[in-house]
Amino acid sequence: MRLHRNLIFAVIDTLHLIFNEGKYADKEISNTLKRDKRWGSRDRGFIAETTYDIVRWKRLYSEIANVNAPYSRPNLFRLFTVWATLKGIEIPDWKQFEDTPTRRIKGRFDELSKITKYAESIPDWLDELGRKELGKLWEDEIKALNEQAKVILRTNTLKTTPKKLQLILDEEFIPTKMIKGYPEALELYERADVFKTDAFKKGLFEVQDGSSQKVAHALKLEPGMRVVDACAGAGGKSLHIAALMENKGQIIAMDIYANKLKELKRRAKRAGAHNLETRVIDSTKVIKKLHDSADRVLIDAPCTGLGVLRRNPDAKWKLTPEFLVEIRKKQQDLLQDYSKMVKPGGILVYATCSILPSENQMQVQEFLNSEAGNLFQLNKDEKILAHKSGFDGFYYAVLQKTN
Ligand SMILES: C[S@@+](CC[C@H](N)C(=O)[O-])C[C@H]1O[C@@H](n2cnc3c(N)ncnc32)[C@H](O)[C@@H]1O
Repeated sequence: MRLHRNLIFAVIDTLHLIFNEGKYADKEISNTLKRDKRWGSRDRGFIAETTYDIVRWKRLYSEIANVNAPYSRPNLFRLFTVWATLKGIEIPDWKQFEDTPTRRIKGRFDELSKITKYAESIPDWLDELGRKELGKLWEDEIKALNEQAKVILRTNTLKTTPKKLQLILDEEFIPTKMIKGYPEALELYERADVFKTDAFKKGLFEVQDGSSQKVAHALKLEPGMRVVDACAGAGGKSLHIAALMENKGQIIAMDIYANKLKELKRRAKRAGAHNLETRVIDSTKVIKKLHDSADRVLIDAPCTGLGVLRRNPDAKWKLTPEFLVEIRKKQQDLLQDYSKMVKPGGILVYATCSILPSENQMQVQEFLNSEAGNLFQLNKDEKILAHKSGFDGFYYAVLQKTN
């Protein structure tokens, strides 16, 4: 592989914003990619994947390169040099790369690879927490969470079938395969910019990981039901719910952020989902009005996102132990308050994209032991680990309210 100056500069500039200015990797990478219209798909792939790689391996590379935050430009070049050396890429003879100690880099890599917090490039506190919560499973799990995520599509069955979509994508030179046990899913054989396809513009699919596709099914939906998606965000799950309900019935998609719901509306239009309305939760009244009224309530709770590190590797550096304490409290509050919208006999699904029992089954247990939770029984839950499923780490519990 030959390294091109303007692509490396783009990576370095983006890393500066992520590491030194606290910007989000996905946003900054997407901004950088807009910078030069002449970049082809390989150039864009290089910028995105190299930046993500260096974010993912920040601690390991920093240790090897002996650099610390805040990262000066020469230090960002050092991180890049470590990345290129470990990938076996020939380093150009530019002044930024003078005196690259190739042998030392490889030697340090071998030494540090024996220690999990460096090998898997995670903060000390996260390594300790993972061990405490997941025990022996932690090492395999964090390893899997450091791999690059597969690209999984969810067929929009309001408009097409997985088989038809597969043929349409074949024509756009995007070969895919079906996945057993995930009825609407197609997996790409190779990464591709699927958002540019005609099929995407026509609303024939959404990009949605396999684990996340299990949640709407867990709700056991039927056309005609009233369903509340209480933490709907930009609507990944709401759109799946709409498809499973065949556009019949009522979906109330709620969130505390109006801008997310606006994006949801835009996506719903593209998907041809007509039975969706949005409500911003700007006071407790919004929830109270719906008490005892919904056949199904989904709480896709805000969480640490530790199950989706493959997609958001910068979460490793943004998360803090204090945030974990806050988010656990919020999750329990949401269970307490939003479960009241379920009508007698109805179903509540609580889901997170975390792998931590303290955000998952322990929250559900605490809820079931509380006064509000007394009205519910646990029908089933699933703890999905990335190293076992091959998809994101995820959790969902299906709770039924007594009649
Ligand atoms: C895991 S995300 C939801 C993802 C979304 N369901 C999807 O499938 O694309 C959690 C969402 O909860 C929202 N949220 C945070 N606090 C909330 C609250 N008190 N009530 C409702 N939603 C909340 C966040 O804005 C965020 O959109």
